[in-house]
Amino acid sequence: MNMDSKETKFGLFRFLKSFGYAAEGMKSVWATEQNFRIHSFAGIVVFLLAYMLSVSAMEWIILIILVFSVLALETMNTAIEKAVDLTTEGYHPLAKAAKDLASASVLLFAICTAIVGTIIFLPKLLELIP
Ligand SMILES: Nc1ncnc2c1ncn2[C@@H]1O[C@H](COP(=O)(O)OP(=O)(O)OP(=O)(O)O)[C@@H](O)[C@H]1O
Repeated sequence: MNMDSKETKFGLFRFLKSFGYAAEGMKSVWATEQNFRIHSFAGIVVFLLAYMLSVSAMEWIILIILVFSVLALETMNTAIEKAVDLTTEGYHPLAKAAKDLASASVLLFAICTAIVGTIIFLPKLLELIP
């Protein structure tokens, strides 16, 4: 019985291997992408603020989904950049379009996060003003 058939039989094996590759990807995006680190710290600030302002369970759920979605999109953006670099030599208008579009998707979601964050936090912050 070779490794492959073993893996087919025991899905857990394959699952753990995929998990390892995903962990490698997370290490790589953390090490190489400044934007990912900035967004991670911004996420920690958001969670601290949510704790200090005692947001509701539903608001916690929304904030957690938003923060992790920004990080996931940032990671996907990096994957697209790498794939484009792998297949392109020198300047190419389609390479530019692919990278610009991937960046735009992160920006769009970051704007959505900022708007929702403002809706959740602003009234609570204004209440603190005497
Ligand atoms: N091969 C290419 N052909 C044409 N334009 C490109 C090419 N590579 C990058 N660009 C342009 O340069 C911009 C920056 O691309 P780059 O790969 O340097 O990403 P980056 O600025 O390093 O992003 P990050 O900081 O998130 O890693 C792209 O959005 C695109 O407009």
